[in-house]
Amino acid sequence: MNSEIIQNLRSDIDELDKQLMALVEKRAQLVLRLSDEKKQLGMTEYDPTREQAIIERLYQEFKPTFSQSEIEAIFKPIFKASLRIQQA
Ligand SMILES: C=C(O[C@@H]1C=C(C(=O)O)C=C[C@H]1O)C(=O)O
Repeated sequence: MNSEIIQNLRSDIDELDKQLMALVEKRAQLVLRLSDEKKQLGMTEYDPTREQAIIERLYQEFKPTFSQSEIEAIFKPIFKASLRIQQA
């Protein structure tokens, strides 16, 4: 039945969303560890060159599916949240 398919697909999407957030959280923990190392070396937390390189690399890998501006729209808030956590 169609509504059952919709329910199952939504359930799969909900599970993937949860996994995505768990990965974003795991990423933030790595950024936090990196931030500690950077502080010890006297490096600044914000590194726009590195952020741009990440977006460019992901764009090269996923460009059949996502535009560069879509990848930016996904990742810039992740970078911003990472910096907030670093500065907390
Ligand atoms: C993690 C770093 O620090 C900051 C956070 C980044 C991120 O979330 O990927 C990237 C660059 C920096 O603004 C880094 O320098 O690699």
